[in-house]
Amino acid sequence: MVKMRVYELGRSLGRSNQEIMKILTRNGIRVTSHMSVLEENQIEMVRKTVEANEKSKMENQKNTEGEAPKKKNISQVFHPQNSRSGISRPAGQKSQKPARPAGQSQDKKPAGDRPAAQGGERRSQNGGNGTTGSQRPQNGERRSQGQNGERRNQGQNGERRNGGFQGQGGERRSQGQNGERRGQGQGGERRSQGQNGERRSGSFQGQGGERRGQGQNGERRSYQGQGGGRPQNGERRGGFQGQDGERRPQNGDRRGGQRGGASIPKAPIESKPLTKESRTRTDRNNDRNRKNSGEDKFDRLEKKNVSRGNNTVKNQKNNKPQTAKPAPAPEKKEDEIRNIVLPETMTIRELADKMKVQAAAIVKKLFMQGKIVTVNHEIDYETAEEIALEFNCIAEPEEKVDVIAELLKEDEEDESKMVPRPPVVCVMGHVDHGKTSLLDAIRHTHVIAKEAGGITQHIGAYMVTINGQKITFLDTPGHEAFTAMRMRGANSTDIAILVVAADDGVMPQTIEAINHAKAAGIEIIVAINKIDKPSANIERVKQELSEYELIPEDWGGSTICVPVSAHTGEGIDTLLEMILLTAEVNELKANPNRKARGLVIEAQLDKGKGPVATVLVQKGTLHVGDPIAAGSCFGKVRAMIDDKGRRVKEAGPSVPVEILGLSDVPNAGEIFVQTDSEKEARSFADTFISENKERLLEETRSKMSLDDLFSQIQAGNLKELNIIVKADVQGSVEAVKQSLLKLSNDEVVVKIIHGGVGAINESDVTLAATSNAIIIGFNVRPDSTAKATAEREGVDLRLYRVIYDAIADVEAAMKGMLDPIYEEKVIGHAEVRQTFKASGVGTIAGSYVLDGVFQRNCKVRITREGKQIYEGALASLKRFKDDVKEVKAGYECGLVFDKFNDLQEFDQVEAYIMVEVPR
Ligand SMILES: Nc1nc2c(ncn2[C@@H]2O[C@H](COP(=O)(O)OP(=O)(O)OP(=O)(O)O)[C@@H](O)[C@H]2O)c(=O)[nH]1
Repeated sequence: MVKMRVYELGRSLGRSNQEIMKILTRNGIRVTSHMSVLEENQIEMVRKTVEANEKSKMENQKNTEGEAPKKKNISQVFHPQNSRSGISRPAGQKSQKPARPAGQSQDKKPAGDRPAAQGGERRSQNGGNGTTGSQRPQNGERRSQGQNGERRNQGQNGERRNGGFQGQGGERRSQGQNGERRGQGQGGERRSQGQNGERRSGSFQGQGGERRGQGQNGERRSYQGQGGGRPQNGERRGGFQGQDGERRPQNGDRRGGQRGGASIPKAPIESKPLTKESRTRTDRNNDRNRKNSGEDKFDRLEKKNVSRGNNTVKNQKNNKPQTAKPAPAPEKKEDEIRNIVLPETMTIRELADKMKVQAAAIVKKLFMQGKIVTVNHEIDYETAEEIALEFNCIAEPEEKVDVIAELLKEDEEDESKMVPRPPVVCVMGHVDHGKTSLLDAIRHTHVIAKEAGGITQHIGAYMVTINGQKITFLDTPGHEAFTAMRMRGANSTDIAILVVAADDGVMPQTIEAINHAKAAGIEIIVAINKIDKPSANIERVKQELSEYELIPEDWGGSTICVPVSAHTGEGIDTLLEMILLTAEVNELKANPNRKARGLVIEAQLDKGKGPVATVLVQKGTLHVGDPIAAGSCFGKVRAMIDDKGRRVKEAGPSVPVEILGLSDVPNAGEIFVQTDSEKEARSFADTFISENKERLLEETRSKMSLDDLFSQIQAGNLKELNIIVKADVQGSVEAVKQSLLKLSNDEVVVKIIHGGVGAINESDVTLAATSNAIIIGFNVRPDSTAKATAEREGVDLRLYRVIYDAIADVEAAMKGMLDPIYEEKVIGHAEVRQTFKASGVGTIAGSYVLDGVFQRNCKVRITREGKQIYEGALASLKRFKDDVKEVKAGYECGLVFDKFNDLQEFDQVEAYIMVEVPR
């Protein structure tokens, strides 16, 4: 029997002494050193143990490889076309290849090591298989080999040998076939890759690794994976790149690997999913880029992405085009700058339509700016212009064609046909400076006696003859409420007589009159009135006038100043002469032989006569029977009455007449025109009505859209006072309207919702009831139905004969609407003289009222040595034991304060109340 020393045995088994000694110890054999001598049975036991260990190692290896094969089986199932190869491979390759891929896959990148290690082993295997390796290219054979488990190794090796890049290529090709099988491909391909990977690993490890990676990772990623591997193998890849590159794209997935082999021929099949191809292209590009920047990390990331699924890739691809598409679109838009025409007001929707964008886009934009609007939100031109700019639109304001102005437009007159005409003069001035008295003196009439309240309330027109020459006077009121009417008067007249009382001088409305006359570009003749009064001071008036650029002639200026007295008649003739002189200088002319045209000075509804209008003919001659149109009214002149109440048949330039025959009451200040026929007059009126409606609608709309107004009303900061004005003549309606509108302030807005001539009727009351308005009747009365309706509906209906009263009442109404203002009012002081404590009550301050009075429920402030220690309500006020309403100065009282008991003697108590302050 052979005996051996431990070290000898170790050497023969290729094991270390220590290992042998361990085995011996484990089996209960005691050895002291490597020089110990072992019996034959002991040697045999060690040998067997070593062999057993070897075997178990090998098995372990096989087992780890064996996991993959299962997958391969599955893959084969998917590849019906490749069934044969599938079957053959499955047997051999599957088990082997899968195993590798599996191993590799896990290690993919790290694979670098493993492959190396494996490669080393395998290579040794390959060595034997080498030849077979070459056969593999012929897939059929391989398959047959593949069936042999060992061959698998060979298969792998074969490939490796090919490492034989060709070998790999061969495999790939076979895979390529598989590629068609793609379905199966996954498994097959992977394997192939896997195989390649490993085999290559020897020489090409890097590549192999990559491929495996690909196989495992999915198609494209797999490429990336390969890419990643390649970087390591850099050069080799170079060698294979061409092939690999192609394959990869084809492979898309793991199949890619297979496809790669078959890639070229099979490409079309693989390319079925066009997107994949495109992706692969992009992937390649990516790969290149990555390679350029040498990114292993990137590859890893990519692999991760791959594992998430192809969708990621798809999405990426999809994203790219998506982002690309939108980009050019806006660019185009940006380039397009459009011009749009916008009205004064419009809704967001209308603006969007004009700009050809979605209304929602504007709403969104404004929302981003913190403005919350809807598509129906009204905006003004300025706002719209700003918004439009943001959408590359340049806005221009809409030019409104004034149809009425066009209608009233006139051609130049032929100078040769014009003849001198009487001057039209208006009388202006401050209140009570004597306008009416002056006119009265001129006309020798007593108009003043007829006026309610002694104030001129509407324009009167009179013609006077002085030395055979005529002058037309318009008596305009001096009160500021009649500003509008005065404007019309100034605009329709040639000369303004500015009445200034010598005893009063230039007053606010005198200045206003001066400004109006200057604005109208008419001559001003100053009548310094009331010179009969002892307090009259003509020089002072002249002095004041000169401050307003009215320098009297005798002061070296050009303004004619005539001292007059309406009472004594002094200076009246001089004034008239001056008027005629000025008219002569101005060469006032008109053509009397043409169709008449002029102004409505005022109009009213007469119970017997119907609508009556006082008109001033400015051009041509108006005859009875002429068809005329004035604003929304039209008709035929039925009769004409002059300023002295006489019926006349015609009226030439500068002649004021009262006309009958109109369809309705025209507005004061309206231009009247004579037409060829009544039909024409009617169509003129119709145009006017429709235009006016439009204008009214627009006005209403724009008012409604005034953000400030609306928001303030909503916030309760602003209240509206709706008023309906009815008066006997149009001029008064205007006057009342103007005065009332001026009462508007920051907190209350006066709104005249309706104004008209005539008695207050049921429709006025109904309107007032529905719009919560009050009705102001000026020199008119409600008819019986209206009165009853007003009572039933609770409508506030007020009647006036003097404008001041109306204004005063409305002012009061407005004050009632205003939120009251409270202010603190100190009512008395007291001093604490003694303090008592009472259970359930607290501290009672026995005090002495120093001044004023202390009232029950008043408020108090308590100060001690100048410092306030309490402010609050007085809880109780007593005289002895009785509660009292008040305690006056000089009396003692008991005070209890609300939740305050820290009282001391000589504390000072101040009592105050909150009172409403009248506005
Ligand atoms: N002493 C004197 N008083 C005059 C003269 N002219 C007018 N008055 C008085 O002044 C007051 C006002 O006269 P009006 O003619 O009503 O004055 P008005 O400018 O027409 O007034 P309104 O119609 O309210 O704008 C009346 O009491 C007149 O009697 C004058 O020449 N001398």
